Amino acid sequence: MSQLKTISHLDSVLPSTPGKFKSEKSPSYINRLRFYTSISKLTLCSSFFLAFILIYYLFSSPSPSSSPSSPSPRRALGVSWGGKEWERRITRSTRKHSKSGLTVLVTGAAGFVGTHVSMALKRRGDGVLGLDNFNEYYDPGLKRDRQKLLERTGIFVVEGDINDTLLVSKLFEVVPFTHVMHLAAQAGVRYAMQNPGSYIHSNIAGFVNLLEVCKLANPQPAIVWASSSSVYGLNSKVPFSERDRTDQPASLYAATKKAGEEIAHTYNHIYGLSITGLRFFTVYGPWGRPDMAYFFFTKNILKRKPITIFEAPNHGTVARDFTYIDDIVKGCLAALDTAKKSTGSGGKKKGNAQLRIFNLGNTSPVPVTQLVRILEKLLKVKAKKKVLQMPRNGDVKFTHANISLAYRELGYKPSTDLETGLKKFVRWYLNYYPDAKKNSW
Ligand SMILES: O=C(O)[C@H]1O[C@H](OP(=O)(O)OP(=O)(O)OC[C@H]2O[C@@H](n3ccc(=O)[nH]c3=O)[C@H](O)[C@@H]2O)[C@H](O)[C@@H](O)[C@@H]1O
Repeated sequence: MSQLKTISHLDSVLPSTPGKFKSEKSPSYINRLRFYTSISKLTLCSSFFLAFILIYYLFSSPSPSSSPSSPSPRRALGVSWGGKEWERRITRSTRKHSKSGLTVLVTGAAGFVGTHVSMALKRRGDGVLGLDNFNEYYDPGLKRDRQKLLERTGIFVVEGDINDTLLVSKLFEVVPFTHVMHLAAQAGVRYAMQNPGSYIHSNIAGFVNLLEVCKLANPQPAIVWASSSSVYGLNSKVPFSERDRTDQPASLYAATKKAGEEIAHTYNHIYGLSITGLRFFTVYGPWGRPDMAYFFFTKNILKRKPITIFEAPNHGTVARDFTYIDDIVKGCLAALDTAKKSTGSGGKKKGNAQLRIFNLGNTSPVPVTQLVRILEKLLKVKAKKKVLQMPRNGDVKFTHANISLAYRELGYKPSTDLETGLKKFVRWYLNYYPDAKKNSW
């Protein structure tokens, strides 16, 4: 029926094309007729093909109207989830081992910070469920190894995307999470110029989707999420305090994190969600991210490959307030522990809710040249250095956190200096990549 419609539709449309087919009895009429007959055949085939794709899509992905409580596994965004065993694993993973424990959904659990935070929560007796889409921004093998680590600790990591409304709603249907530690994001400052869409997808659309599900949950969870020091952008007042301006982002990444902070305000204001944003300052350590400078400098120094060190105009120093992962984990846990309950339920606000933002930095910026000197010492290899003026691709010259607010409210007190932290990172790196060791000594 629909094919017939398509053909008749095509017939009625084609002859009306302006400037053509005025005289149907012209000598080329027969050729045109053959031409249109073959177009009709082509259209018929295309219609079959489209109908096939549509049927396949309808039967292979969950439809928004179907019940999310179906016990059979579903497929969405190329990943299957659901079913009794899947739900059992979720329940087991979120079982608390202390009465006062939290029940936390950790998004981005197979990421660097996500893995460390999930383990710390589980170790102290909280119920933890991970969610991660295992994307290929950097080596997914590393993410899978982190997942194994989590599984050994009793944490199940659900494979899926924060943009998948049905999946995230389903998780809340299975478990009444008291807290969400939202760490899933498209990270990296410079990559935003290559793939801007992925920042919008994860940091904006994904965040909104998660908040939409949280707002409807009953009870609503309290949310702690990762913002970034990059929101300070071109701000030149140091150290950066939470009250300083953040309206001059230098990268799309920073702009999406800043947008996240504004979006958090909206959901807090309208729906009574308790939301705490944490501005992380260049977090480093074991199981870190291979796209970060300390990580790929280590790799390249060991391989005797050149590394590029950026400098500011007029040979100015580029520096970062590098913050060790264990300090960040303490800050995250303290933020979860001090988060007040959301006030709304089922999408309705019942009163004002907590809205906070904290710097989590180290308060001692170190020049990138010094980072390289420490790595050379630890790796016992001289780096092949190329010094280049910092390209205009989103980088800022320096970051420096004022952490007095986090100290006051969270008891946050970083205690690892860069050399101590890098020593732990290098030990892990050489252990994780044993072949790198062969080149080094
Ligand atoms: O704190 C933050 O908000 C951000 O920290 C890092 O961003 P960034 O500080 O730029 O970290 P790296 O990419 O590891 O760069 C560290 C330093 O090395 C420098 N660098 C980087 C790359 C390079 O080839 N050479 C070089 O000198 C950069 O200019 C920067 O000063 C993370 O990548 C972001 O995801 C995070 O949000």
